[in-house]
Amino acid sequence: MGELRGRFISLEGGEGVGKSSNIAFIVDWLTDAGIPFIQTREPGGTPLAEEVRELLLRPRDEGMTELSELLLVFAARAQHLHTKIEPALAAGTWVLCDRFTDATFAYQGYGRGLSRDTIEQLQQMVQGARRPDLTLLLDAPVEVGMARAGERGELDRFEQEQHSFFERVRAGYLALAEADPQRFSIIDASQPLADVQRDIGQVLQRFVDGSGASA
Ligand SMILES: Nc1ncnc2c1ncn2[C@@H]1O[C@H](COP(=O)(O)OP(=O)(O)OP(=O)(O)O)[C@@H](O)[C@H]1O
Ligand SMILES: Cc1cn([C@H]2C[C@H](O)[C@@H](COP(=O)(O)O)O2)c(=O)[nH]c1=O
Repeated sequence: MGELRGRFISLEGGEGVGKSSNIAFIVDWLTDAGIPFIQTREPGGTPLAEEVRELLLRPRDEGMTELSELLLVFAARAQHLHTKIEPALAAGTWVLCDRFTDATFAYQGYGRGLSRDTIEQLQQMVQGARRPDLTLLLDAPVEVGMARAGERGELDRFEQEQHSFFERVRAGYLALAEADPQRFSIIDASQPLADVQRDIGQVLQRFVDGSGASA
């Protein structure tokens, strides 16, 4: 009999690269494959963590310090991980998460300039050894993502950042992926959506085949 352990898939990328569009595709793919899963997101995923998300994303006159931002991100993650993600994985349910801690290294680390060591200390405290089993990184030039995100209208606190911030975030994501090629798959998100989804489908099929789950 196969091992009862859910797999943890995260989806990452800069603003407007198409995470929402492709999450919908992955949801359909996992459903068609007959894999039991939950779909969730960070920051957020539980009522309390969604309140923290709102604090993080809402533009405000009072500046938020980098450390306050980092601690809020991990406060939301602690709640999300312990009340939703871990119980699902323990029950054999797969977890599909729109962003996880790679976003913290990319945004609060590369973007805001907080040290890797500081982030790793919180990562250890909140997550222990928990990491996604597969991370799909949607990568596109910053201009492409911002043009797509801009079409949505009002910008949140992160989307209001300077172009250089998003260049650092993108470079950070690519550095993280390069350092852990076993876990990351980089998807060229500047392609037409159908091609992006073809590539994601191929990665998922390889992952499922290697996981011993049927699909
Ligand atoms: N590969 C693509 N080619 C062209 N347009 C795309 C592509 N992917 C997404 N889009 C369009 O770009 C816009 C932003 O996409 P989407 O909302 O999926 O991005 P996102 O990264 O999930 O942003 P957020 O997480 O903030 O919602 C949407 O209008 C979507 O239809
Ligand atoms: C998990 C996480 C997220 N962020 C930022 C990145 C985005 O700007 C927003 C989330 O919005 P989206 O709908 O996913 O685009 O939050 C962050 O800075 N650090 C994190 O750890």
